[in-house]
Amino acid sequence: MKAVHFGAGNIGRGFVGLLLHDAGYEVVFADVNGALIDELAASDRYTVHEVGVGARDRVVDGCRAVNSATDAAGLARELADADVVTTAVGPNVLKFIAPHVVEALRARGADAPPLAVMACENAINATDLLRDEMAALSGADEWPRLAARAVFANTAVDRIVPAQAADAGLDVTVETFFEWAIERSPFGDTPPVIADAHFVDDLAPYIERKLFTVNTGHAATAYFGFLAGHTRISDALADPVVEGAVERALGETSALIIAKHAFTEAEQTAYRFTILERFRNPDLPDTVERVGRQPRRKLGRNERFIGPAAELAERGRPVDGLLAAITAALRFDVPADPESVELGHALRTRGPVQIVHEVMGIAPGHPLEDGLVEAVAAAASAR
Ligand SMILES: NC(=O)c1ccc[n+]([C@@H]2O[C@H](COP(=O)([O-])OP(=O)(O)OC[C@H]3O[C@@H](n4cnc5c(N)ncnc54)[C@H](O)[C@@H]3O)[C@@H](O)[C@H]2O)c1
Ligand SMILES: O=P(O)(O)OC[C@@H](O)[C@@H](O)[C@H](O)[C@H](O)CO
Repeated sequence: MKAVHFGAGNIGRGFVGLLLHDAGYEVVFADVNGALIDELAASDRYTVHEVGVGARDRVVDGCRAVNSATDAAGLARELADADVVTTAVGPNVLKFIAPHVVEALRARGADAPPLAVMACENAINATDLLRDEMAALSGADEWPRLAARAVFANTAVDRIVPAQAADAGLDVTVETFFEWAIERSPFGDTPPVIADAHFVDDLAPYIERKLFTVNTGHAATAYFGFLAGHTRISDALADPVVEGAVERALGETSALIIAKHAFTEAEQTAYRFTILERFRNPDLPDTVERVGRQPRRKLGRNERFIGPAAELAERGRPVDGLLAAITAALRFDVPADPESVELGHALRTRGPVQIVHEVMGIAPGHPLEDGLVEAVAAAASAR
């Protein structure tokens, strides 16, 4: 069995590549980072170092690497007999992966077993986003023929993999916790065998619980922590002011998760407790800059703040904790982060109403609109 994984970065090596390797797949990493690919190609192995309770080292060996920016022929050869394609490149990069997978499906015989395609990104239904990019490239005439040669399954991935030390080489430091939930129904009776993943009939509860608890809480910790002058996530959460603000936002998203899905209040409380303990892990060198990265993406309509806040407002439920986190996100002033710079420019040159409509995707008259406009105005006067 063979898997081609796009994105040999932190979660690619520290989670997806590891779980596929452990499931018996021959893993081929595809990436546009030439130095990283050269290093992977020169060594067929790396070590995943877990930190925290029950930590152990895990070796990923027998892997190969291909530069997807410069070696189209090599990538096509690897994709030709792949069973699985996965991605961990960031949701905004999926459009650049789409042409490669379209070409792979064009070259794939109609009788070959279908290619399992699973995007492992922090976004609702990321695989559908990739499939839609592919369908648009292919066109209405050809697409049904290509689509029949693949199975597209959405997934939810959870493991904190921080930015790695400059001298770490290919090795990756990760937390011990991990969860990979994959939609079962697209595969019919023959889901791929990935022992450490679990297949679920309905992914929505898992991806929403993950994105609106882990990622809402994580990003809130980063943005409130940044404003309080902290560098590390664990230090930020040790600050009672930050912790209180994060708890308020998570109290609101938890109310939504319980109202929408079959998780009990006790289950959601336990889940929340566990994730805050994960953020507190002092052995995990995670930073507010990494976790807060790309604040514009994180303030998108279906993302970790606006997504749950919009649904809560539609239900007449409180959203003050989330609005405070949104103001903090807009005040994340990190010159090295292009999206932070872009938001700073938007706050100086565009009015709050325009930002709410165009950046956050909230329509005029939506019940969240007035609160959001106030949150944006507060950030504009503070930044
Ligand atoms: N790090 C985590 O804790 C974590 C956990 C769960 C999910 N995720 C998600 O996984 C994705 C990747 O995150 P990460 O932390 O590993 O980021 P990362 O920056 O460490 O890795 C991304 C990799 O994608 C590569 N890449 C960029 N453009 C590419 C292209 N066109 N083709 C092929 N490769 C390309 C980059 O060179 C890089 O190696 C994101 O969607 C993120 O939200 C991350
Ligand atoms: O990857 P992002 O930028 O969407 O979010 C940053 C972190 O919250 C994220 O990478 C978490 O570490 C991860 O989602 C944990 O499963």
